[in-house]
Amino acid sequence: MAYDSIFKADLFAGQNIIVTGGGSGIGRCTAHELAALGAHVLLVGRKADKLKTVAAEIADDGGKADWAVCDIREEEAVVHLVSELIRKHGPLHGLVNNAGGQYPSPLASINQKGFETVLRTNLVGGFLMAREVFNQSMSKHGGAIVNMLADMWGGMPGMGHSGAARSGMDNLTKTAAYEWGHAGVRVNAVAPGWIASSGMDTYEGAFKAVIPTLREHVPLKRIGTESEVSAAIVFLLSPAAAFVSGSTLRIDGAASLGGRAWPIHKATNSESYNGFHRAYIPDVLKDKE
Ligand SMILES: CCCCCCC/C=C/C(=O)SCCNC(=O)CCNC(=O)[C@H](O)C(C)(C)COP(=O)(O)OP(=O)(O)OC[C@H]1O[C@@H](n2cnc3c(N)ncnc32)[C@H](O)[C@@H]1OP(=O)(O)O
Ligand SMILES: NC(=O)C1=CN([C@@H]2O[C@H](COP(=O)(O)OP(=O)(O)OC[C@H]3O[C@@H](n4cnc5c(N)ncnc54)[C@H](OP(=O)(O)O)[C@@H]3O)[C@@H](O)[C@H]2O)C=CC1
Repeated sequence: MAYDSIFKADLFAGQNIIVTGGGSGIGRCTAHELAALGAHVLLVGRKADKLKTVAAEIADDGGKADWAVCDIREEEAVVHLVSELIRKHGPLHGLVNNAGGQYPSPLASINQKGFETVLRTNLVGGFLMAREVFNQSMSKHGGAIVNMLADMWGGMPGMGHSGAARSGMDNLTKTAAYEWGHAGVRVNAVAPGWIASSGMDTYEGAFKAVIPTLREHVPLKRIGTESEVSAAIVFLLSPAAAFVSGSTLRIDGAASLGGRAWPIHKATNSESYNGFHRAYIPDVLKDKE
């Protein structure tokens, strides 16, 4: 009997899939992948020009994409966005909760506004999007959600606000998978490590300085690509992952396994990495090095 693989060009045909942050980086790459596999991609972000450009790129490639502006941190805006997308395009089958970001800073220097901005961007916004997509559409016919985390489990100097938000999103992923499984809704997450992306290019200071040396600290000896993250997102949305829910998939070249080995890195590895580490730890610890 011939083997019938599920990986076909029309894998997502007939599906409406939202990609937040679809105007750049990993979101843009994921939108292209999904459209190439037959999805009707709905791009969401704050900047219309970026979204419009990606929708046009997808159309040029023969794919189907529409876009809508929304700040995912604003509850009313998210409720309205989701109801408008359903009114215009019909039921929602997938959500890639990718929008996010942060600014590197030692914890001691983060003020309340900055902390809340990063939490609202990476946790509250993702919650609002998932809740509305579930309540307004997926609760009736099932679907799949993929949340974007970041590989900061061991704690990460300079990323305290973001790490707190991503850990919250990790837990929310599991609870949503539990609560929404009865409706045929799967909820998973991806946790990328160091990925060369347009977002990474925006960083300054010690974080920027360390980027060229990062590969030394990844067991696979390189940083990842946007398409390597997109591939994992596509897998989690697809029928190949039909029995996968409540999982977080790390895409980091095994970098997170080095968490406990940072003192060894410090003793043996590059000056720039040590400089980065020192830039984000309190002075009191520097004295004890
Ligand atoms: C081994 C594995 C390791 C894993 C590593 C993972 C590494 C992760 C990499 C990435 O995620 S890269 C791609 C993500 N993209 C970005 O981060 C984009 C750049 N960041 C931003 O645009 C912002 O930080 C934001 C929070 C995502 C968006 O901010 P928004 O535009 O809404 O806020 P603002 O109005 O600019 O600021 C509000 C408030 O927030 C504080 N703040 C924001 N930026 C800074 C900053 N650069 N420095 C200090 N404080 C900042 C500040 O309190 C702002 O208030 P005001 O001062 O403006 O009143
Ligand atoms: N690159 C990396 O190494 C890693 C990245 N990540 C995460 O992956 C995701 C994608 O990052 P990447 O592609 O690298 O970076 P980008 O900065 O290119 O992408 C972030 C996207 O999020 C959108 N966005 C940010 N805030 C909001 C908001 N409040 N409402 C709606 N959209 C918003 C931005 O669109 P707009 O400007 O239109 O608002 C932008 O398109 C982020 O969550 C990032 O933190 C995680 C681990 C590692």
